[in-house]
Amino acid sequence: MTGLILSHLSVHRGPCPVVDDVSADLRPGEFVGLIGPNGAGKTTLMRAALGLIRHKGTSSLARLSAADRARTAAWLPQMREIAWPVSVETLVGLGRTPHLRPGQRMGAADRAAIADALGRMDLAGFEHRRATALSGGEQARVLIARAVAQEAPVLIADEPIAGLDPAHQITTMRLFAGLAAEGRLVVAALHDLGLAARFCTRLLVLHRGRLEEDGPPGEVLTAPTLARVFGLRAYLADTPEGPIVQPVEVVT
Ligand SMILES: Nc1ncnc2c1ncn2[C@@H]1O[C@H](COP(=O)(O)OP(=O)(O)OP(=O)(O)O)[C@@H](O)[C@H]1O
Repeated sequence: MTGLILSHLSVHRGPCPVVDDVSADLRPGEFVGLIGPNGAGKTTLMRAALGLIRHKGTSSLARLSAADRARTAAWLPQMREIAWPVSVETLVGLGRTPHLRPGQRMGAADRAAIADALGRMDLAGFEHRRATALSGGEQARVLIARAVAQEAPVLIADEPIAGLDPAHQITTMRLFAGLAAEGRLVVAALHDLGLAARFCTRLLVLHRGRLEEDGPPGEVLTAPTLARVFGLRAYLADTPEGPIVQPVEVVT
């Protein structure tokens, strides 16, 4: 299985680095939550890691050819609006494109991957609906299903649970944790610290472009870090169902 090795990765916007010398060795089997306040550099870091924007330093994914990268990594960008009036099944089927030669028709394995992804995202029965005629949260689930159908060893998702109702947030986080447990690497930018704490195996805290913390949620989400990086006071507890992190108040 494939991981992701970032070495001294930096991205400059004008004179300022918005990603500043980030190094990390992300392994298959990990569900990595990328957390940090608005503007911390999460999206920029993921796009650089995928080789979609100019950067300094190296990313093991960015060095692959476009075709190899498409088979290795599924990318779920932040923008969730679907512009094409195609069926849900057709749209999710686009996730299979990296596995098909030009002109090759989909086979049984492709159809099984599409059905599996639809089922996992609670979209059974939506197959023939027009994707543009779904609600915002339903469209978000369709795009997650497309990324899941790709069956890539690495899944990189930018705020995948934004706009989902609480039950679908939990099922999506559980799905990602399950994909990681199967041996894939899942990296997701997240703003919900409570869900990140419960489901991620490892958290990277980005602050002003720098990697400030890297470790298991219980070690990373401490009161001092929450105050310093997020400007938050939170209720923190260990429970039989996992850690609870509930932001309570803004601190200055
Ligand atoms: N195309 C651009 N040109 C100039 N600056 C940019 C550009 N894209 C992003 N930035 C800046 O880079 C910084 C990091 O942005 P980025 O989108 O990576 O943050 P983020 O952590 O993903 O934030 P959010 O949680 O709000 O999505 C921000 O200060 C942003 O204003």
